Amino acid sequence: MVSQAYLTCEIAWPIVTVTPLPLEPADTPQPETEGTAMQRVGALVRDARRHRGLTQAQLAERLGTSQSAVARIEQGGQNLTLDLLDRLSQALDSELITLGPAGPTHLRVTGGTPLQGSVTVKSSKNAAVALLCAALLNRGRTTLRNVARIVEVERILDVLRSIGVSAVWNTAGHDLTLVVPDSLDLAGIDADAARRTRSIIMFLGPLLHRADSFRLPYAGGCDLGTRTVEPHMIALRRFGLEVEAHAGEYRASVSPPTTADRTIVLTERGDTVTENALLAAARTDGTTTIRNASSNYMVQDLVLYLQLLGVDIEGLGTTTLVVRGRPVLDADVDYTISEDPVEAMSLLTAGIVTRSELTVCRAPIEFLEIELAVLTEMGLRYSLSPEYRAANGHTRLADITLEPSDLRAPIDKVHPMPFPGLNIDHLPFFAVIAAAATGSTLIHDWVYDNRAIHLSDLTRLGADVRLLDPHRVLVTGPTRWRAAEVVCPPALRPAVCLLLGMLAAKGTSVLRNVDIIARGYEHLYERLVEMGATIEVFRD
Ligand SMILES: CC(=O)N[C@H]1[C@@H](OP(=O)(O)OP(=O)(O)OC[C@H]2O[C@@H](n3ccc(=O)[nH]c3=O)[C@H](O)[C@@H]2O)O[C@H](CO)[C@@H](O)[C@@H]1O
Ligand SMILES: C=C(OP(=O)(O)O)C(=O)O
Repeated sequence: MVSQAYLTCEIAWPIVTVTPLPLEPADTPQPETEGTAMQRVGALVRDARRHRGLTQAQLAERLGTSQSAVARIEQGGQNLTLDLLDRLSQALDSELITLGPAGPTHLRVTGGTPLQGSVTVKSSKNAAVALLCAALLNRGRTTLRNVARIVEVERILDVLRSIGVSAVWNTAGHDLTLVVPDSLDLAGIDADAARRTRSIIMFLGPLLHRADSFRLPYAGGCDLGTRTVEPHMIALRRFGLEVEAHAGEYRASVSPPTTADRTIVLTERGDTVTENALLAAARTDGTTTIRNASSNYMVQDLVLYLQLLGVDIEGLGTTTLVVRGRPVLDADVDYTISEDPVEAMSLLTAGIVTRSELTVCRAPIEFLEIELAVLTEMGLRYSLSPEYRAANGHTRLADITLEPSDLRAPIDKVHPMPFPGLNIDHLPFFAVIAAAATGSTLIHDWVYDNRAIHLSDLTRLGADVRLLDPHRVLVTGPTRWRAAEVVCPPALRPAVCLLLGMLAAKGTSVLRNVDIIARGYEHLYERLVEMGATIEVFRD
């Protein structure tokens, strides 16, 4: 029987660690643990396939092979190459087999050398999670293209699958097809996956159309201090949703909205609260006007998707959205998620602090304009390609080529504002850039209670970062970066900032417990290595 401990199979190569599958109910057949190594791996493939509810023929289709080949694999009669194991893991949406021992991942970074060449920005985490939640509205088939393969996406997928949604990656692994069943198994929700992401809060908007009462685990996420969910509750009350928070879960009850039309003034111009209001409005009869709406990139992606579904929405890119809802949304739609501004900002920062000549391709320029204006004032030299559109036909993209530049501190403080201001998720990167600039930069994070604190870890790499209070840091440069061993803070962007500081520091640094980075970045280390960075991934 499979235990929650890791199983180790000795087969043709050094050590293969098999990730445990969730425990099966007592009456389901348990995997073989005896027999040859190939039979044991075959049994694991079979159990993972059954766990995903796939037939051998369906798995074969995902692998691009025959049903008899799958049968052979499961019986242990097929020699498995690493490539085939990788494809099996992708087809089964579970990292079935990984090389090397399990445990937290660390990086050994040898820095101090410029990067070179070009790198292409991937699609955004924040749009992906919103669109995955939005797919719950659709009776038809939703295909999301260019989805980033990141842990945050996998967490939402685990939750969706646990309530009965079918979510299948194509063989290349970046397009995802979702089909929502007529009835959802809300009692079977994967509470563990749900609690690890804040985005679960965006289930409220779609689910109020699906059940009169339901429960959701509390939303989690990075440790950035308290993040209120009250604006979500205030907005969704207008659609008849009442939520009581009790014993680690939200208990929701739904009654029909009392008016045909409604105007909702959001108390905060938050991204996910705007998305939740849109998700609720999309299938609510009548007209919903959302004022003080976020017009940020993930909201724009969501509006474009909902428009494809047939929802009439005015005001894309503005702070007033007018939604004429349709109680039934039933369309087979394909939507390509747009490029991630935060990834682009991370890659630009990598180039800036390593004084590199580097091109960041497919940067969503509209969501980087203030950032580039501030960087220009700081002395950054760069050139832009002519603009072009993302695959969604809307988002403006450009390739940004950096030149090695001597930076100076900006005269004014750097602070975020809702879009079209400087993105709060870009603020941590300004701390690393300010450390490379001459002079003192005041960085004011009024948004998060706890994120600026994590930036003081940059002092370990030689930066002069003074925490004036929990919201303000004073960074004085230029820094003589030095290599160091640092443990990742429990926050995604500050963790990446440490990695970027290490790329700037001569010598070999160690960044410990980097698993949090996989929550929002796909193949970040491999891509940096392709640009000339020296990064080795290791485990204890
Ligand atoms: C999945 C997703 O899309 N996550 C993004 C989203 O999270 P999300 O929409 O969840 O952001 P929050 O609701 O946590 O807002 C961030 C913080 O800002 C405060 N606040 C926000 C807006 C406002 O007008 N006034 C105000 O005070 C909130 O109280 C909170 O403390 O938006 C954040 C702010 O852009 C980004 O950092 C997150 O990456
Ligand atoms: C704060 C972030 O995201 P989330 O809302 O998923 O915690 C982020 O992307 O930096």
